[in-house]
Amino acid sequence: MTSKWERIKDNDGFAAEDVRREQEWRKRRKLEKQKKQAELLHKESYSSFDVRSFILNQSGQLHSCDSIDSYEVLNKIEEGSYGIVYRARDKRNKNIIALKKVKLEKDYVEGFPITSLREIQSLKLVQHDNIVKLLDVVTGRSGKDVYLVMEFMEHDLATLLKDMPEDFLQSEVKTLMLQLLAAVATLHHHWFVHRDLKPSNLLMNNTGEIKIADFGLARSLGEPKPQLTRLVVTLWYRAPELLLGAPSYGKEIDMWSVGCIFAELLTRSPLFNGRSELDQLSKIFNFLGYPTHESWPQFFLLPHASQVKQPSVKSQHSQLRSAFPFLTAAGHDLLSRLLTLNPAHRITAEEALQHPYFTEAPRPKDPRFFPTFPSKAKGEHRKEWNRRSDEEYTHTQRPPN
Ligand SMILES: Nc1ncnc2c1ncn2[C@@H]1O[C@H](COP(=O)(O)OP(=O)(O)OP(=O)(O)O)[C@@H](O)[C@H]1O
Repeated sequence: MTSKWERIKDNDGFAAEDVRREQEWRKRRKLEKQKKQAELLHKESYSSFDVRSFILNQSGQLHSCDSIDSYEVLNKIEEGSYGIVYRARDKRNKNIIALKKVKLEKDYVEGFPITSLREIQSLKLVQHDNIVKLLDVVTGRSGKDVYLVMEFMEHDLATLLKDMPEDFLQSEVKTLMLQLLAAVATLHHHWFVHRDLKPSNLLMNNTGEIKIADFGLARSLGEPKPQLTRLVVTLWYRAPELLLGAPSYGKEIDMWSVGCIFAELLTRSPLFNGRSELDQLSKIFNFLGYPTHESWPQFFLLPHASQVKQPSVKSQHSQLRSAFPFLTAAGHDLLSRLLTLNPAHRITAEEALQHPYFTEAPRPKDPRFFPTFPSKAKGEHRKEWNRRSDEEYTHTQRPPN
């Protein structure tokens, strides 16, 4: 006969063993699910079964997996490489949203692009005020087409920079940069690299908010380290280590792109507009100077280093100061830390957010006081717009009428 005390001990022991087994089983199941998802993300083409199971798995936290019939298309915004983007209205609540139709190679069964699966996965996993929100993933009437439903943004920065009659004010550039850096810091904190940061992938609304979009190339840098392809990032925003054929790379490539975007926000023209990889490299080295054994020892070991012509003696030094004469010393410092050739010395998003450039005058402008611009996405035409200078803004601190 076992005593009451011994029975309780037994029961406790039994319960604890049960809990431990259940926890182990759950852990194993989670790992298996993650492994399947990872395998799926490494495949280059997908069967309809893959896509359906992926979307169903991924849409767990999304609002539904509805059909396109819930939306009324208003106009086409843009046709990109991976999809057509429309402005549309949600018939149920009248909200304006953006619909991105995923471009399929031939037909659904032949393959669903990896970029779209990555976009769905990244947008679901990393959420931030300055990252465009994925609201839903829906299928077309035939069940073959797939659409990403996203919050609608009036502008993309590439169109805005092209159409604006005058440059952004320093205070506005600071606000935009702070938002961009905050989003990139969050991405990097979650071990994601965007890999295609450029003005056309930065969306802006009429209240001065910017959000990063187009996560088709985004990748997780989790363990085990995936084999990363070099053919990422639009040429003009591509970091030198990628252009030089570095076998591995990391978050630093996004920071180089942020540096190019910072320069473009200041001048409204791209900083390095190369026509080929070699041309891009020579533009970079002509402007920033050629790496030395001290500044970037690994440079000389990179596959394409020997193909790059060393610039003339005259351009051995950085031309950052002369190209941006209106920028303060702090502004130059931030720009040169972002555009540091050696990725190991490039500033991180977290560090950049703390840079003194953002606390010196003129202070970043409250996004609510940004001017409004005519929206290409809404089919509006370019028209005159007014806003206050940094001096006026500092004096009044009130929104323009
Ligand atoms: N949520 C949105 N709201 C408003 N416009 C958007 C939205 N998402 C995308 N766009 C518009 O569509 C364009 C293309 O979108 P996106 O970059 O996601 O597509 P893509 O096919 O991946 O393009 P790319 O050819 O640049 O890789 C953007 O530059 C922007 O003008």
